[in-house]
Order: sequence, then C-alpha cells, then structure tokens
Amino acid sequence: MKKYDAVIIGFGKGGKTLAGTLAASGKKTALIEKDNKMYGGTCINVGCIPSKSFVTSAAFSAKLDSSFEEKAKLYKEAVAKKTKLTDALRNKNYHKVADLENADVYNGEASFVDSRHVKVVLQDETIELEAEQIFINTGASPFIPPIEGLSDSSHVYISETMLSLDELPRQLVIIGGGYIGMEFASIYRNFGSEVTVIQDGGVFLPREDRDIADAVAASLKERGVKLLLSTKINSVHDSDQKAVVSVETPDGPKEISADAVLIATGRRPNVKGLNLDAAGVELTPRNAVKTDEFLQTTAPGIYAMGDVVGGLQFTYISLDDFRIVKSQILGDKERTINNRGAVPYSVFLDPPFSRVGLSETEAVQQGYEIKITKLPAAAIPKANVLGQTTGLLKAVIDAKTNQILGAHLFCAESHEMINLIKLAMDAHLSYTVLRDTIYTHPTMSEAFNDLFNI
Ligand SMILES: Cc1cc2nc3c(=O)[nH]c(=O)nc-3n(C[C@H](O)[C@H](O)[C@H](O)COP(=O)(O)OP(=O)(O)OC[C@H]3O[C@@H](n4cnc5c(N)ncnc54)[C@H](O)[C@@H]3O)c2cc1C
Ligand SMILES: NC(=O)c1ccc[n+]([C@@H]2O[C@H](COP(=O)([O-])OP(=O)(O)OC[C@H]3O[C@@H](n4cnc5c(N)ncnc54)[C@H](O)[C@@H]3O)[C@@H](O)[C@H]2O)c1
Repeated sequence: MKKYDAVIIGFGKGGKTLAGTLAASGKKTALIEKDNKMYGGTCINVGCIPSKSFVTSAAFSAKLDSSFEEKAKLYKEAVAKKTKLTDALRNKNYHKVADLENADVYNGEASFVDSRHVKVVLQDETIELEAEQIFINTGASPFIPPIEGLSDSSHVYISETMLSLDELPRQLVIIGGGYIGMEFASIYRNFGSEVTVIQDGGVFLPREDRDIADAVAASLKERGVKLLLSTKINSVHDSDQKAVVSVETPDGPKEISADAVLIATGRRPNVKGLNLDAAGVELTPRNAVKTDEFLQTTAPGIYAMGDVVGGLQFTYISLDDFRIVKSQILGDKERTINNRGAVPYSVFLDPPFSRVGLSETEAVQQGYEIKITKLPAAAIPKANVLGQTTGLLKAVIDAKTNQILGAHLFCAESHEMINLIKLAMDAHLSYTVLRDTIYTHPTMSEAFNDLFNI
C-alpha cells in the first residue's frame, strides 16, 4: 500500500489546482482520474472550452451567406479545431501535475475502502492508497429523463457527444431550456441548423429577471430558434434516418423530426461507485456530497470541491472551492462558501447574457427599496461599431445605500463587463462610482456611464 499526505479523486478544476499547490508545498500527493481523455476535467475536455470554441466558430459561420453544404464543411472544420485545442489543453494539464516531484497521477477508478484508504482500479491491477486527507472532486454527469424510446434512438446526444458530432444536423431538437440548452441552441443556429428547444416549464429562463428573459427569448425567436414551453415529451423513435420527437404542446400533440436530439436537462453529482458509506461521507437529500461552509464532509479529513458538492456548477466555483480548501489546509482558515462574494455568470449566446446578484423581483421580495435603471444595447456606440445592437442592460440598486444589488446584461461582451460590476458589489461601492468613472472609448464598459446615470 502506498502512503500519501493527500489523495485527490478527480482531475477537475479544484482537484488539479489543489494537487499542484499541495505538491509544491512539499506534501506527497496522489491525483486519481478514471478517464485518460479527461485530464483537466469537464471544463477543458467536454465543457466550457470546447463549447466556447464552437461559439466563436459558429459566430464566424453565421456571418457568411453560404449554402447548408458549405456551412456543414465549416462545421466539420470547427469540430477539428475544437479537438486540436482540447487535446493540447489535456496534455498540458496532465503534465502540469504529473511532472511535479511530489505528485503522482493514477489513471483508474477510485472508491473508498474507509475514511483513510482509497481503492484504485487501474487497467491491469487494483491498488490501495492511504492518506490523512482525501479530497473528492468527481464532478457531475448529465441527467437523462425517462422518456420512452430515448435510449434506443441513434440520434440522441448529450453535450459531450454533441461536441464531437462531425455532421452538422439540419434539424436539431434540444430537450431542456437551461444553460446548455440555450448555448447549444445559439451555437447550432449560428452554424446553420434549424433548432427547436423543448422545455417542460411554462416560463422561459424562470430564474432570470423578466425584462431580460423576455429580451433573450425575443432575440432567439428573431434568429429563428423555436421555443416550445409547457411541452411534455411523450416519446422519441427513429424513422427514416431521423429521430421523431412526439410532444404534447399547449396547442395539442406534435411530431418533430430531427437529425440530432440533444439532452440538456441538468447535471447530477458523480457520487455513484465512490462507496462513500464506507468512509462515513453523507449525502444531501439531492444526492450531492454534504459539506459545511469549509467544504469539510461529514467524515473528518475528507473534503469535497466542485460540482459534486451540489451547488452552482461553474468552473470558477470549483476553483474557488480549491481556495477554501487551501485556506483550511495551508492557510488562515478564513475563506468559506459564505464569504466568497457575489457570484456572476454568463450564458454565451449571441449576444451573451450575464448576470450578478438579484433580479428586480428578488430584490422586492427581500424587502429592498429599489431603483431600477435600463439601457438598450443599441444606445451604446461600441455596440454599433460591432454591429451588435441587440440587447438590454438593467441594474437593480438599493435606494437607501446606493449599492448595486444586481445587474443583468444582455449585450455584446457582457461576459467581460459583468466582472467589473461584481467587483463594485464586493467592494460595496456606490453605483455612482461606475457612473462617474473614466472608461476607454469605444468600449462596451463605457455604457456604465449611461446605465447608471439616474
Ligand atoms: C457543455 C458544458 C458547458 C459548460 N460551460 C461552462 C462555462 O462556460 N463556464 C463555466 O464556468 N462552467 C461551464 N460548465 C460547467 C463546468 O464545466 C463545470 O462546473 C466544471 O467543469 C466542474 O468541475 P469539477 O472540478 O467539479 O469537476 P470535473 O471537471 O467534472 O472533473 C471531475 C473528474 O472526476 C473524474 N471522476 C469521476 N469519478 C471518478 C472516480 N470514481 N475515480 C476517478 N476519477 C473520477 C471525472 O472523469 C472527471 O474528469 C459547462 C459544462 C458543460 C457540460
Ligand atoms: N456558461 C456557463 O457558465 C455554462 C454553460 C453550460 C453549462 N453550465 C453548467 O452546466 C449545468 C448543467 O446545464 P443544463 O443546461 O444541463 O442544466 P440546467 O439546470 O441549467 O437546465 C436544465 C433545463 O432542463 C429542463 N428540463 C428538465 N427536465 C426536462 C424534461 N423532461 N423535458 C423538458 N425540459 C426539461 C429544466 O426545466 C431546465 O430548464 C448548469 O447548471 C450550469 O451551471 C454553465
């Protein structure tokens, strides 16, 4: 049996960063990854990076006045470009840990023997590792809803397999109107597919500010994306080289033919097979690893980071979880999930939609007296320079303190702009600081001079 100071299960953002940090601090560290195509985790291999490579390629394709066949050729090139990028990043990520003096990378599936021992099933043998501290960073996997015929269809994809689909689908049906559903709808529409998004709920982007959700829906519809809300899927079956999706819409039953059906109905924590019971690691009612604010599980010495914890599923949350764990193991123990500040996010549509903080409704529900400010993207000089005048910017301000409670930016480059607002919120700045600051010109950020001019 090999002994380590730390064993990390899963090569995700938190895990790999922690492995590098612990090894550099002199701790003997093992990092276990079950899939040798996943060094670096979901983000660089099958998540953020490949999907954003597609966003860029698709935006280029959308500008061309070409036939579907020509677009399909461009799409094939985009898949190859994406694969080259992810292969290079995977290799770089592997060596960043494996080449460290104090770190070993194991390619095998890990499970707990007890709270100090982990079994690793390697290709040719099974080994056991011992450590005083063990870290779970196993990520999440797509939830597949129980729809009749889904598992028998040869046209059904999850985001991961869709990103490697070489043929551009003429017709794409997306089940689920969340982050992945929206981003893939925007991407494939720009590549040239006919896209239909099917959502069970009746409200489009239910957690988002209504003004912005309406603006996003209008933009997608204008671009030709069909949105079917309050729609139940009865079955999926293959017929004549296509999938036929039978649905029950508020207007009655409907059959939609598709070359590809993407399942984007949420991702669930990867806890199966870890034998967590043996280690005394408990789960939440939603089957995520239960942790306290320091990411300590119910078993002393065992921590969890990233999607497996069941909170917000973003790469930068997994990275921040690493910061919290580092603060526990090597630092002042001060950082927790409760003091990491406002968490922004961006959905990479065309234009992207970005948010931080409260919506108007949430602010009112929480009893704030608020001021609202809005600005159409078309009023921003840089949006006109870019030829991207679609969109709306909105901010929710605490009328008593003048601090920003929330910002909702649906406009070009909003994914960059939102980080500035997060900083202002964390620093408890008055909105007037953003209003009166000098910005370079012409930029999208200078829109804050006008947005906050109330
Ligand atoms: C299509 C898509 C697009 C996304 N876009 C964005 C985006 O733009 N921005 C953003 O911030 N987030 C995005 N996300 C979410 C983001 O990718 C995840 O939140 C993030 O990668 C989670 O990282 P993690 O550290 O929790 O684990 P992961 O990166 O998922 O890593 C977990 C690793 O553990 C391994 N593993 C699991 N079980 C075991 C075991 N028993 N033994 C050994 N190894 C095991 C897995 O193979 C995997 O490599 C996207 C996700 C998807 C699917
Ligand atoms: N830009 C980003 O940061 C980014 C991009 C992609 C994914 N992600 C992460 O990945 C996670 C997973 O994304 P996701 O889109 O799969 O999940 P999600 O939770 O965002 O959305 C799932 C959607 O599927 C719908 N749904 C569920 N079951 C359904 C059914 N049977 N029929 C029709 N609709 C159904 C839900 O109502 C919801 O709209 C997200 O939580 C997000 O954190 C982030």
